[in-house]
Amino acid sequence: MISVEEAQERMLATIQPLPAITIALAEAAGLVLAEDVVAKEDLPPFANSAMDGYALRSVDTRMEHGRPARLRVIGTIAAGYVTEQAIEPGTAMRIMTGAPLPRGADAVIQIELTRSDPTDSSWVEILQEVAPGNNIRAAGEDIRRGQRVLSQGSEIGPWEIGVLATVGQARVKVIRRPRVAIVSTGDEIIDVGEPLQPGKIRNSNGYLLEAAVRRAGAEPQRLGVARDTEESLRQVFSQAMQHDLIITSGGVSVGEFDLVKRIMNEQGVIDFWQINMRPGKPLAFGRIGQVPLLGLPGNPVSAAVTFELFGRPLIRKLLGHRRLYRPLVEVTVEDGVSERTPRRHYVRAQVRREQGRFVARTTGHQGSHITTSLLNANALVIVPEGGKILKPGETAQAIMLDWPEE
Ligand SMILES: Nc1nc2c(c(=O)[nH]1)N[C@H]1C(S)=C(S)[C@@H](COP(=O)(O)OP(=O)(O)OC[C@H]3O[C@@H](n4cnc5c(N)ncnc54)[C@H](O)[C@@H]3O)O[C@H]1N2
Ligand code: MOO
Repeated sequence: MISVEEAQERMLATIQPLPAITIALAEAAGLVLAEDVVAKEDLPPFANSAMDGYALRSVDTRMEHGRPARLRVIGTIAAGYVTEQAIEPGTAMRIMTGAPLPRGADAVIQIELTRSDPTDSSWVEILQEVAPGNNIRAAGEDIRRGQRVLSQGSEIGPWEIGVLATVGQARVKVIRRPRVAIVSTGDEIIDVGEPLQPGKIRNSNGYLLEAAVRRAGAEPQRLGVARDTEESLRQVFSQAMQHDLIITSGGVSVGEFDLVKRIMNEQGVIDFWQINMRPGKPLAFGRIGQVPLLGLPGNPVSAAVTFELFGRPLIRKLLGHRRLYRPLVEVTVEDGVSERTPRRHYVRAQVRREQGRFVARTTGHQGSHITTSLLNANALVIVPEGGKILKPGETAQAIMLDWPEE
């Protein structure tokens, strides 16, 4: 049995990011940029007003003997329009936020610092002196033409989308989403809509993994359930090989009908099998043909936990992300962990912040068939290998499952 870290490293060493494609900007959220983006224009593209007010010459705002300057108003500039008129000494123009500054003006005074007559718009009094540049947003103040605004490898979130739109990047080059085949195995597995029959159990893993794969940023395709025969598995795998990654659940332990490994050996390779962890010991990783295959154990909790520790980082590497793992924090275990296992134990828990520290409460029975132990769990508390138990009040490391990767 190898350690979780060794297994993760060996797995990721075989994985390269997928090729880049060019897609519409609106589709790019959540993906990784595959090129540097360089601005072709200044932003703002032109000097403009930061306020609704009057464009004027700052020298014209000087007061004489404490009396406000009075300027002739020669027009109005709305945002979106350019005026041919220029500001001459003793004149001003009404200007709106975002409107281009007229020639001759070197400042804007906001409307609140002026006085005018509602019935006569031909003049305005300036109640405060202003300096050159007042309320003017200079061209290129945000972005300079030729400047690299985003680098290859950046994760594209809403804010990056905004900057890409600003610089006119209607299409962007990104690492494409992996297509992931999800295969459930086992004669006992029936679909979710079917009534239970003797000896059967509903396919929870297929649906759980589909949702988890989508949340990791990939495109899942649930290929249904392979029967516990080599023919059935071969048939499903021939379809699965059209994908970038195959994730199976079940059939990787030591039982007579645990055939996934047999087919991996026949049609590809097994890189490793069996990890020093609980749940999830029988995890297998390798390839069918050239397609990586992650063989998760069948027990639902084992499948869920091993997906988080292996499937998600694998998908993130295919997507070109550099940050692959969820963060660890130190937690105080409120209720303790009494089950002993020589393997490293990942205990489902709910972690909350209390008086500046993190406190973990386990989500109940930790058997790998107890699907409800996943509900409300936002963390996996790590109990080190070697049969250690955690007493209430002891500290441990926890993986935060809903914090962004680092
Ligand atoms: N002699 C041994 N037996 C077992 C060992 C072992 O080391 N020696 N390991 C146990 C551990 S740990 C696990 S985990 C399981 C994993 O076995 P498999 O990956 O081969 O999974 P299956 O045997 O096919 O199924 C296990 C369990 O999970 C249920 N299952 C399977 N698929 C689904 C699904 N899609 N949805 C819901 N539930 C599913 C299945 O009915 C079984 O109850 O092996 C132990 N045995
Ligand atoms: O590894 Mo199994 O997943 O302990 O139940």
